[in-house]
Amino acid sequence: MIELEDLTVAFDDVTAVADVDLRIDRGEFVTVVGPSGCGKTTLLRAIGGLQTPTSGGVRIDERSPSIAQDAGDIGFVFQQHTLLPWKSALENVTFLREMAGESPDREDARALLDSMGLEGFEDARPRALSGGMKQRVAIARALHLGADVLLMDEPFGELDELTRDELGVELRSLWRRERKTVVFVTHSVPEAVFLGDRCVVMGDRPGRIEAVFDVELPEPRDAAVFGSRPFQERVAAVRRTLHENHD
Ligand SMILES: Nc1ncnc2c1ncn2[C@@H]1O[C@H](COP(=O)(O)OP(=O)(O)OP(=O)(O)O)[C@@H](O)[C@H]1O
Repeated sequence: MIELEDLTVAFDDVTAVADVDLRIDRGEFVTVVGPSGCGKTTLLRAIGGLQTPTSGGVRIDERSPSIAQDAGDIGFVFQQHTLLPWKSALENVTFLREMAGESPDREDARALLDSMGLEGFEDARPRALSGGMKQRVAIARALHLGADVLLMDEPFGELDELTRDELGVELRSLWRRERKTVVFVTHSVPEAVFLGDRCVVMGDRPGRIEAVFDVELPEPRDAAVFGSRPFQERVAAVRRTLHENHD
C-alpha cells in the first residue's frame, strides 16, 4: 500500500504539492490528472523517492520510498523513453537488472517484449523503433525489474492519439494480468478515465487534490469503451471538476 500523508513539496517560491492525503491499495491502478504545472510530476517523484517532501511523507508498504526503491520495488516509466541508443530492445530490458548486479534473464525479457507486441524486434536498436514501440520497451523494462509499483509520468504523451489509445488498452490488459500497483500521471482526461480504477483530479496553485473519482467501467476495457456512454459521462464529470478548479 502507498500512503501519502499531508504531503507538501515546496520549491523556493512555489508550493508544488500541498497537503496531499491519499492511500493507494496494493494492485490498484490510480491515475492523476490536472492542469499543466499543478504538481503531478512532483507528486510522482515524491512517491518514488526522487523528491524529498518539505513536510508530511510517503510510505510504501511501511517503508520510505528510498528503501522501497533500493529493494527494486519501484519501476519508473517516463514520457521520454530513456532507452540506451546503443543497446538492442532486449538489452535495454535486461540492462537495469544487470546494473543491480543480477544475472540477466533473457527468456523473461523476451517473453515481456512478446507480450508487448514486439516479437521480432528484440535485436532492434531504439532508432529503428517507433515512439510507441520505444514506450513498449520502456514498460517491459520496468516489468522485468520485478517491481510491484509502477510510476508512470505521461508515458504516452508524445504519441499520436491512435497509438496512445492502443497502448492504453494494452496497458490496462497487462495490469489485469499482472496486478501491479500503478500510479499514472497524464494531461489527458479520457486517458485518465480509461485507465484508472480511481482518477485523482488535481487543482493548481498550490497543487492539491480536488476530487477522487471511482471509475467503474465494464471489464475488460477495450477500444469499444471509448465510445460508450458511461465512459463519456465520467470524462465529462472529471472535466467539469477540472474546469471548476482552474482559474
Ligand atoms: N526542481 C524545481 N525547482 C523549482 N520549481 C519546480 C521544480 N520542479 C517543479 N517546480 C515547479 O513546481 C510546479 C509543479 O511542477 P510539476 O512539474 O510537478 O507540474 P506538472 O503538473 O507535472 O506539470 P506538467 O503537466 O506541465 O508536466 C511548477 O510551478 C514548477 O515550475
